[in-house]
Amino acid sequence: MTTEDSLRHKLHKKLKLSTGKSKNSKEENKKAQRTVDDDKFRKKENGGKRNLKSSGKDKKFRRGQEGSDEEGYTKGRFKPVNFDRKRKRIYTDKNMGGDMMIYDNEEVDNKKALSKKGMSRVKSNFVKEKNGDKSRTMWVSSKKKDATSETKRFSSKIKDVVETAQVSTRQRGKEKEAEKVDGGRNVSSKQLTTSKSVSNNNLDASWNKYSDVSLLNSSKKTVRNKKGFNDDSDALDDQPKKKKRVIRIDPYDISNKRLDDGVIVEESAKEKKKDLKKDAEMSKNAQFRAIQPSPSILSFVEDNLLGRRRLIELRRAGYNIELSVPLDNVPFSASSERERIEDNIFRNKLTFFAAAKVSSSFPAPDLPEIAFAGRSNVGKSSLLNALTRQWGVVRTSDKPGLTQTINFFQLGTKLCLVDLPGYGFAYAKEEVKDAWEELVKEYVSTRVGLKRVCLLIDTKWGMKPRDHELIDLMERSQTKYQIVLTKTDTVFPVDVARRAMQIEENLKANKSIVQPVMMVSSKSGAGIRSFRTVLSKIARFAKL
Ligand SMILES: Nc1nc2c(ncn2[C@@H]2O[C@H](COP(=O)(O)OP(=O)(O)OP(=O)(O)O)[C@@H](O)[C@H]2O)c(=O)[nH]1
Ligand SMILES: [Mg+2]
Repeated sequence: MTTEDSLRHKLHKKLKLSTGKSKNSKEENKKAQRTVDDDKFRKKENGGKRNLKSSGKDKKFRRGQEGSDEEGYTKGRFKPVNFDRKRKRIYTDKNMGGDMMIYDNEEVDNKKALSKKGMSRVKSNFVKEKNGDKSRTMWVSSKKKDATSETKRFSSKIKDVVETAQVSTRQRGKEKEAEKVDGGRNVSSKQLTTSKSVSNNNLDASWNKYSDVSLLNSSKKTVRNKKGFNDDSDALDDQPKKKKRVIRIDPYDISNKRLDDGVIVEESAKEKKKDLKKDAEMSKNAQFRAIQPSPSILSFVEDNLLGRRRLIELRRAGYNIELSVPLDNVPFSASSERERIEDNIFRNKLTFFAAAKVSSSFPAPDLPEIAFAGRSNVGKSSLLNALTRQWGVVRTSDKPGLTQTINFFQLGTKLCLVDLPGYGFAYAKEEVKDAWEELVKEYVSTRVGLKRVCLLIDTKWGMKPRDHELIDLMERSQTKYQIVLTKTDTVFPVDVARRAMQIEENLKANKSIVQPVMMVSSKSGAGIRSFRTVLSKIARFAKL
């Protein structure tokens, strides 16, 4: 016989006893019947099984009945269903597979309190309940004599919250919401297990309190989350969709351009210019490659081993490659012969005797002069050293702009060699460079005794506008000049011939130019002897 059946049996017994004893028996019967009906109704509502958990109304009902029922009970009348005379707790009965049972306090001394497992089962049952399965519910008595009013208030709040949550979940059928509420319960159950060590009286109160708080929090969170979610969705829906701004830029309209655009335009213009320059240069290179040097120039280049040559080639030709300027020697010559310079005039000692920054500083023109002009770093000073074989008399440097004055060197008593400052790029201030250029122009155009200007051109780069400027000046002043290609060892022999041919062709209409174009290398010594021969003729026949 179950507890429910025993209670029902007791009720029926009491009803029978009450008939005929009391004067107001009819009323009392009706009252008792109503209570039974209510109880039955509650049972029906909860799936025909005993409701272990009471709602707030049930509790009130019991409390309302308590006094009268107590009175009625003492008078031998009926006792309402689930009337707790003594505290009852929920414990698991191992023998019944861990199902929850209600025991009186006296009976539970040896019973084991709810374990973690049991609590998890409780939790799962609670979830089931929320999802519509009312087969298992739990009600834990909170009727403690020492229970505070605060606890009661919280517990009633819990029930309200749980009820509202249940209603909302049922109505909406959203499982997620239920889980969130369940999450709150889960926390409370955990807290319950942790507070096992606390005394029994405090246990219920604290559990109720924490559970209240947790449930309230969880419900608040749920509501908040719901609100937030809805708000977000609403906000998303309400937000007006941003229209993409389409900026149409007229490529030809410069007024609307931003600074960045301007920069891009400038850059693109620069790139275009560069491309054009490249094209022009490419076409220049193509033109240069198309030059067919004359057989005389080609034979001269080959005879003097001009251009970039392999050492093995020089060796085969009989030159001693261990010497610093090997091609300035007679092939297969002995060591004694190497010191010999063919032209007597260049056997003389080279001596520096004057330097001029201005035309007034020029020395008296006592000797025929041969000047060496050209762009900075073209190799003027080096050529002077190579011609005289007196290294170190004229200072040289790989840094453009070393020679900054007109330097006069006397070669014996017959000839004067003049080293001019270079023009074009140099590590010097623009004003200083302009001064050099003016001085050079004044010298080549006005100098008395100047028999020849050797205009040095870098074989690799050819003639530049400044070179043409000087040529025009010398043409106007009828100064004799001769083109000398320097650094021939840096390019292929055929390109040396091409450059010589190109310059000859370009300047063949000039009147003051002296042909042929000379080709030298101060490093390898190629063409130096030939150039020396040309210059010694000047000295020989020069008349002041
Ligand atoms: N490979 C090679 N380098 C040379 C030749 N002649 C000169 N050089 C180098 O070119 C650089 C410039 O030589 P310089 O004689 O000082 O030239 P510059 O024309 O007097 O220069 P500025 O005095 O500045 O006008 C030096 O590093 C030389 O070694 C040459 O025939 N072949
Ligand atoms: Mg120099």
